[in-house]
This record gives sequence, structure tokens and C-alpha cells, in this order.
Amino acid sequence: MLHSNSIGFQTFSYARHLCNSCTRILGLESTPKIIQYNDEEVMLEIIPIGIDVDSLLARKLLPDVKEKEESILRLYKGKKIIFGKDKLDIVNGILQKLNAFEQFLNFYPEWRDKVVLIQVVIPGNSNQPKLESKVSEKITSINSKYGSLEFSPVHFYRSFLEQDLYIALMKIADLGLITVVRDGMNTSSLEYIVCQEKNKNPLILSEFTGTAGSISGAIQINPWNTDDVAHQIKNCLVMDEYEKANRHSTMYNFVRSHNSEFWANSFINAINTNCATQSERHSIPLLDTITISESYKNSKKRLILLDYDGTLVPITNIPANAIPSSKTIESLTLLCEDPKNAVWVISGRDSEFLNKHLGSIKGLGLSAEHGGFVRHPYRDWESLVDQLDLSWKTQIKNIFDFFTERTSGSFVEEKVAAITWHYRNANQDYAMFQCNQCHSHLESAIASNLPVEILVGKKCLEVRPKEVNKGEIVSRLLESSSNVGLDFLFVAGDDRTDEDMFITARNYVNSIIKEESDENPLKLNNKLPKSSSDDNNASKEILISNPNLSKQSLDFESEICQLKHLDCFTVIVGNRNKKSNAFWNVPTTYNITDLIQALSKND
Ligand SMILES: O=P(O)(O)OC[C@H]1O[C@H](O[C@H]2O[C@H](CO)[C@@H](O)[C@H](O)[C@H]2O)[C@H](O)[C@@H](O)[C@@H]1O
Repeated sequence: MLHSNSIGFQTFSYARHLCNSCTRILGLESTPKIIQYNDEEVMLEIIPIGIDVDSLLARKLLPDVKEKEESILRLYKGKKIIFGKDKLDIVNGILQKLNAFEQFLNFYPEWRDKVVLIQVVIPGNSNQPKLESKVSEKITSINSKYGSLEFSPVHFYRSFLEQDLYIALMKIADLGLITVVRDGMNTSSLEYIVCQEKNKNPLILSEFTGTAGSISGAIQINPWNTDDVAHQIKNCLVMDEYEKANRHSTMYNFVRSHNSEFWANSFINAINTNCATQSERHSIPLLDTITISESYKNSKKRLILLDYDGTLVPITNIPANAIPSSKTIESLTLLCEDPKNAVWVISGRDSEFLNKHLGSIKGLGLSAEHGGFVRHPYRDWESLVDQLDLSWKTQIKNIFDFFTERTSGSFVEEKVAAITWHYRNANQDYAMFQCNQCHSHLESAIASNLPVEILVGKKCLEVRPKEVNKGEIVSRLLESSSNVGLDFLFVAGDDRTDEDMFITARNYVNSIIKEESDENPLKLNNKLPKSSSDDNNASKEILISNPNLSKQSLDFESEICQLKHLDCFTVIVGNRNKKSNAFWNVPTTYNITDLIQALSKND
């Protein structure tokens, strides 16, 4: 399933169950609409099944059907007919139905000779001899207790039902009774509603059916609640015509509008939309180094924001060993020496580590623990988490220690305001399993009660304060007066926490465009692509952020640049097929090192 682009579900709860299983068993990240799998997005759609209403409406008028209706009515003259058709499977709730019907006859003796339950049972997916004998016993017991020589309250047909007879039974029924304890795309309820177009008789529907979520005019029941179902049977048999008509019209309108054609179209639309989004996403272009070099050269005020692990420095097995190369240090030093540049390393590492390896670079800005601490160039470290309650750390540490003891090779990295459990050096299959257990425990038992966010990192689980993220620190830097008049913005990162930086950069560019378009509406509007009025911001943003465009676009871009020039380059390091908010991609940290070296010598 996880190799699909889209998965369609009958109900929201089925989609939720899959999400939960993927998060808890496989450790995947998910939202109610998306499961993240191997850098791919599996889209979850709720598309309840529909039936071919028109052909059923036509079929029910056939003379054969009419004939069968008349013969059944003759057979059960003077009786109310309750109808049910189910497969002989444990989940179809036949026993629950019989129990409820028995209770109804028990509670309401005045109805004993006046109602018949016609129960059609078709063979199930497997042989169910035990269930079959229980059902037979129950029917015999009801019929002997409440029936007579002339009349049996339960009429049981065990066979495949010919279509015309099935339609005739649904047309003449006074009540449809569906008591399944679990099902998916069962269409019996929909067929019953269409067949009742004229009589408008009610439907009792188990809350566990796949259609219960959409058929709001039905009487919903829990099939395990025998007494309630018994009472509802009686209420339906005495329901007034006005209520019947109201309930039926709600159900019928839904079934008509959500027919099989609508169902098929919903699937096709979902697949088209999702595939289009995914193919767009798959084309994160490789960073055009000529364009960025030219842009760098022509700019006068630059902001350069770099993540550390996986961006400036390759991933290593032991965090302490991930240290910058001399080439990286030299390039950063040169970049910082240029008065046009403000250069920052924004990392999840703690301040002590960043100080040790990057602290001596003059003019370099540092941000530690995902923005919890900052060191402006030539200043001391400043804490942004002073006011936060960090008492949760002890509780999280205890949980991480528990998993560390049981996962050989894993360890805990404790920082001031965050805490990380690393398992890169443990047996991977087992560690992944442990990580999922730990994650699941944190999500269900801890996260909702504590002011924290849980992050699935690269072979690690990290817990940090909710209020802290890299986007916040980027936002502060962009808003700071020292960055007014910025004309070159470069942001590079490799993991989930860096996405917050990309999003903030994108929003910043969009806000500038909005400002410009508000100030110069004519000039900008004349230049906007005509077909994309709803998408104006996005188009403009791409034009600004992605200078590698067609001639026509470049003309438009240069027009914007005259208003206010800003070239923004957001770059994701690693797999270019990965979902990201960055516009550009480079495959490895070495490309970043080469790039910053080239830029530092470029001016
Ligand atoms: O924001 P970053 O600079 O990317 O830091 C994120 C985390 O990086 C470190 O862990 C990761 O890198 C280690 C060294 O390559 C690797 O062994 C580990 O598996 C990775 O998860 C760091 O230890 C964490 O504190 C940072 O939050």
C-alpha cells in the first residue's frame, strides 16, 4: 500500500487506523492526509463508495420485479416485513440481529404475529460451520417460542439471491435492518435507500458499517446493544409518514449525488492531483552554480544561513567526530571577512560544541539548539529559553535511559533545552523497532501533556521546547534592522528542522512581493502571468527565488528586481526526490563546501 501515490478509504476512521499503524509500528511520519514513506508522500483520501443509481431505478420498474413484489406481499399479507441480507461471516452481525429481533418480540408482545424478519444469508468468504449452527439454533428457538403452526417470525433463506427478487424484497420491506459489527464498502444500505424511493421506509444501520458516516438519515445503532436495537425496531415500525419522508430524502439525496460515477471521478481526480503534485515535487533542480555566483557578485547586502550536521559537515557515526574541515573553516572565515556578508550557522547542536569548532571564526553568527541560543557576531551567547519551563527534561531523560539500557549501542545526548536519543550505532532493525516504541510512547503518553515537540531526526529522536525552532531565529534575523536592504539570501539545510528555515525564507520573499505589489499595483499587475491570478504570490516568488527561468520570465523578474531586488536561494542537501520547501538541491555536503569556497573568492 505504501508504494501507492494515493490510498482511498471508505471512512475517516479507517484512514486514521492506517496512519496510527504506520507511525507506531513502522515509525513513519504522518498527518491525517499524508504518510511519509521513503522520501515519498502517500496521500490519504476519504472516498465513500457509490452505486449506479440510475440503473437500479430502471431495474426496479421491470415487470419481473413487480411480479415478485406481488407474490411476496401475498405471502406475508397483513404482516410488516423487516428485511436483511448478509454474508454468513462473523463480522456481518447475523447473530446480533437475531438477538435483537428476539428481544423486540419479547419487549413488544403486541407485535408477535404482525412482523416477519426475512433474512437472506449468502455464503461467506470461508466455511463457518460453528456460526451456521448457532444461527440455525437461534432461528429455531425464536420460531418455536414466538411462532405457531401457521406462522414463523423468522424466514431464513440460505442461498444466492436472484437480483430481481432482491430488489423486490427491498422495495416492499417496511424496515431495512443492518447490524454488521465491521464492514467496509458494503452497498446494501445504499441499494435499500434507492429501492425505497417510493415507500420511504426507514433503515436501521449499524454504526460500524462503512456507510454509517455518510448516511445521516438512518437510525444508527450499536449492534451489541441488543435492547436498544429492539426498541429502535419498534420505533421504526410506528414511525409517522412525515419523519419517514424527511429521513429518506436526506439519505436519498446523498446516494443520488454520491453515485458510482462520482466515486470513480473522485478517485481519478485524487490520483491526477496527487501525481501532479508529486511530479512537480520530484523536480527539485540542482543548484545552478553560475546563476548563484553571478547573483552573489552583483549583490550588496547578503545573508547566508547554514545548517551544521549534514550540511556543512558530513554525518558521522559519533556526533563528536562531526567536525568541520579546514576548507570549510577557511571558506567561512573568508565569507565573514566580507563586509557585505552576514553569515550564520544555525544548528541543533549545543553552544559548547559550536563554540569549540566554529567559535573562533570572527564575525560568524551562531545559533544553537534549534534557535534556543544565539551568539551575534562579536557578542556573547544569549539564551532565548530562560523563561521556559524545562522541568520536563527529567521525565524524557528517564524514558530515553530506559530505551538506552535496552538498546545496545544507543546513547543520550543531553543539551540545555533539548535532549536527543541516538541509535545510529545500534543494530538497525532492532533500534528502529525500539525507536518506534519510544516514539509511540512519547506521542501518546507524554507529548500532549508537556510543552514539547518530538522530532524524528537522522537516526535519532529529539525532544525540544515547543516554542523553539529554526524558523523563529531566521525570522528574527530577517526582521533585524541590520538586514534591511538585503539583496541576496542563501539558506542551506538537510533535515526536517531546516524546513522551518526554508518556509520562513519563502514567506519573507512573499511578504516583500506583497509590499511591492501594494505600493506599485499597476506596474506589477501588468506584468503578472494572466492565467495564474490566484497564484500570483507563488509565481512571483518563484520568479524571484529561481533566477534560472525562460527569457520571458527573466524580463518579468528584472521588472520586479527594479522595484526591490532580492535573490533568494533555498537549498536542500541530499536526495533531490525528497519532499522539501527548498527550491534547489545539492547532493552532498561537499557541494556546499565547494560552493561557499567559490563564493568566498568570488567578489
Ligand atoms: O541542526 P543540525 O546542525 O543539523 O543538528 C541536528 C542534530 O545533529 C546531530 O546528530 C546528527 O549528526 C550526528 C553526526 O553526524 C549523527 O551521528 C547523528 O546520527 C545525527 O542525528 C547532533 O548530535 C544533534 O544534537 C543535533 O540536533
